[in-house]
Amino acid sequence: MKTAPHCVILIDAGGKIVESNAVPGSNAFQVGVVLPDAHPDLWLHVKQQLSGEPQPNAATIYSNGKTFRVWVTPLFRSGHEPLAVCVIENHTELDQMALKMRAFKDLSEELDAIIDSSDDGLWVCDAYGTVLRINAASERMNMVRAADIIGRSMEDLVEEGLIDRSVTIEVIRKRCRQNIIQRTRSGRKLILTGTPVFNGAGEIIRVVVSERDITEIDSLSRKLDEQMAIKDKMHHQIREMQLSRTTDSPLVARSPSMVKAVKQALKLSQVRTTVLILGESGTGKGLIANLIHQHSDRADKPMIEINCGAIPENLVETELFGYQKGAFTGADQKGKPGYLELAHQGTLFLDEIAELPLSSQVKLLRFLESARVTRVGGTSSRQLDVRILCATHQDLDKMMAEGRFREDLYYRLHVIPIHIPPLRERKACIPPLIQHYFNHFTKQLGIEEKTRISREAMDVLLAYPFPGNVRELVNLCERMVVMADENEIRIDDLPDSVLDTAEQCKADQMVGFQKNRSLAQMLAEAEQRILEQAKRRYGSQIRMARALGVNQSTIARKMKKYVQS
Ligand SMILES: Nc1ncnc2c1ncn2[C@@H]1O[C@H](COP(=O)(O)OP(=O)(O)OP(=O)(O)O)[C@@H](O)[C@H]1O
Repeated sequence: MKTAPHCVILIDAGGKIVESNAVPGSNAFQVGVVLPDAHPDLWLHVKQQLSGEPQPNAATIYSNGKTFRVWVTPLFRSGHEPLAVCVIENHTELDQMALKMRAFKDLSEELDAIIDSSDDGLWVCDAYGTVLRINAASERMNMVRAADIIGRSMEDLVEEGLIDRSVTIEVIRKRCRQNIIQRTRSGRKLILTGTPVFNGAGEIIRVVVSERDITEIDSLSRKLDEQMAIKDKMHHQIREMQLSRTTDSPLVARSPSMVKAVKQALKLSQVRTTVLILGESGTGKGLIANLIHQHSDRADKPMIEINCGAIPENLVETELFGYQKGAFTGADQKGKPGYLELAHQGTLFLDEIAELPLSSQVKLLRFLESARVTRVGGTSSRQLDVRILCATHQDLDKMMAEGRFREDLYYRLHVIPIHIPPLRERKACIPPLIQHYFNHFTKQLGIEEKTRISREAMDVLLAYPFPGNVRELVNLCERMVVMADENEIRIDDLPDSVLDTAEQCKADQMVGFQKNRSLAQMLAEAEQRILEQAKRRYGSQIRMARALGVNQSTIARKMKKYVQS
């Protein structure tokens, strides 16, 4: 009877404790303590029991910040004052525990409500990958019922094909936080983060997995990518149109070498092979590339043209192959598709291919061999359907020998080359080209009468070597149409630089040893040519004589001789 927390006391009718097993020295429930003074609540309960009225004999009493459970049994003896036997149990700790339990239960209910109201999915697994709980969002995303999943191992769920892979298994294996992309059976795309929970001994006790459905975000981001790509393409096309307002005109080919190149291009337009177009600057390589694309079965898809030399070296790779988000500091947050991706199903024309840095040459070769592209900073590759056309005015053989162009790429590109001859080697193309561009510019400038060219002016242009090739001819035609006073272009309408070079070329051809001709004949021809040129340049015989360092009568005599002859 002497052990706490149970205390048994005997109380007389006056409320005094007459017997007690309370621990001696403690200030509660000791013999002699008068209940009405020390414990009024307890006395009230005891008094009710002693009054003989039917009352529940158990009660809870609070005293000095403690909680007691009290059972009172009255003892009625005839001839004696009644006594009460009182059993008191200290419930303070139990009470606190109950309070804690309630708080814990409230917290747990609150947590359940939060977890279940979350739009993000949540899985909790044990250290062996057994599912302990999943929330309502996860049930929806994975189209499962918690009851069918709880207690199952993640390995089984992967095996059954419910999910394609498990982040829980990864977390248990690698013992750290993991992120993965997962595809559900219904085709949804989820992003999962698995976090391990460790005990004090460093052992994994739980894996908590949060999952978010990114199917919509993914498709929106793809749509955004596509929109951006369309925008880029349009920018590109507008720039192209501005740059080459003449490229919409038909391609002129008269000389056999050019006709051969065009026929070759038309033939190649029917197959998917990579084509390398070689030729000096301005010979029409871009036009040939366009011709191939326009006659191919992908003509309704875009042809994207990139001048490899115009892109800064450090940007070439990302421009061509694109980059993944966060690939480098300053990278676009969403990542960016490269030109190869933008040209998907169409044609990519890589002009000035020789300018491609060696590092990008390797990547291009890999693309040509696999048709797959991996964005810079990316880990997965994408299969593409892109036809590649390349062009250069550089001597690739020489560059390869100097180690500036990769041999493997050279042979990969050089399978079918098209050579476009310089304009000076296909003079037959010059008259139709001039006529074509005269028509083009008179129409463009709104000039009513057609522009023609005099025989002499045409002769000069036929002698001119056109170092800038057709591009130079196009510019010259525009200039002539704009500047000419009459509708016929005469020698005087030609720029001095063209006249001088053409004359020089003619002279070079003329002056020189010619088989079966006498020295006198050759000198006479040279003299006649010089006089003709001087006449064109100076007009009057006096000015010609001054320029040639002879007197005017010599000029007059010689002019007469050559006119008569
Ligand atoms: N055969 C042709 N018929 C009509 N126009 C032509 C022809 N060849 C070239 N041109 C015109 O000449 C200009 C230059 O052509 P293009 O840009 O295709 O040359 P390129 O060889 O690609 O030059 P670059 O090496 O500098 O890129 C364009 O305006 C083009 O329309």
